[in-house]
Amino acid sequence: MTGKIDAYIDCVSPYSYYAALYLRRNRKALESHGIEVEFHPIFLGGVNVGSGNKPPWTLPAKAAYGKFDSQRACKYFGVPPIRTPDFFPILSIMPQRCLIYIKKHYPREKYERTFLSLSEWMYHQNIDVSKPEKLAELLKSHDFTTEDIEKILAAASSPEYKQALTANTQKALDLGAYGAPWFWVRNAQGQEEPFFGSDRFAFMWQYLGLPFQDISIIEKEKAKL
Ligand SMILES: N[C@@H](CCC(=O)N[C@@H](CS)C(=O)NCC(=O)O)C(=O)O
Repeated sequence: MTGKIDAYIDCVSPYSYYAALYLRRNRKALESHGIEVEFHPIFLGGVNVGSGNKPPWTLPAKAAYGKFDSQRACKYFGVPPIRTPDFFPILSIMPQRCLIYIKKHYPREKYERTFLSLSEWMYHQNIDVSKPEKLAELLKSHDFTTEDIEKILAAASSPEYKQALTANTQKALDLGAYGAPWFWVRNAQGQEEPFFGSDRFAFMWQYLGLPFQDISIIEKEKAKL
């Protein structure tokens, strides 16, 4: 591989979810150009504290605009509209630590699908996956055995995985993160730059020197609208 996209994501962040969906959909094309994609679980709350940022919904104007942006993103990324869960704000520490364990011990596909489900259960099904029993239910739905689930949940409370999530979060901060999804991208020339958000892929493809047509407007006569 000649380039790499390191994606720093938290299941609490709907935009991380959209970005993960989009990168997975484009992975085959990216790999055909020698670009590898890797997802790293982080704790967005820690990124906010470490960078001095605040969640966008804490500023009334951003919260109001966010509703429009969120609906547009769902439409663009082809997912049902999300709704703010009843248990908002969501605590993602335990699920994120579980993901680090799963990433280390299971195939990539299982890890990434589990990440996507965490967001889907919270934002589409209103299920509080920070609760161990709900987390266990979600893991079961991904065919983790009872024994696996016990190990994953125990790991999430262990010093090793507490430290691992802190380290991933610190790494993102060191790479300039102030929100999620945060990306660190290396191009074929070995240059590296950060990108923020699920709406910056056109810039990322430009940086990587990839051919793309996603955001080109098609002339009316040629469009099948
Ligand atoms: N425009 C970005 C927004 C991403 C975003 O708002 N991420 C939230 C977490 S879900 C965040 O960390 N925001 C920090 C900020 O906007 O300063 C996108 O479309 O992806």
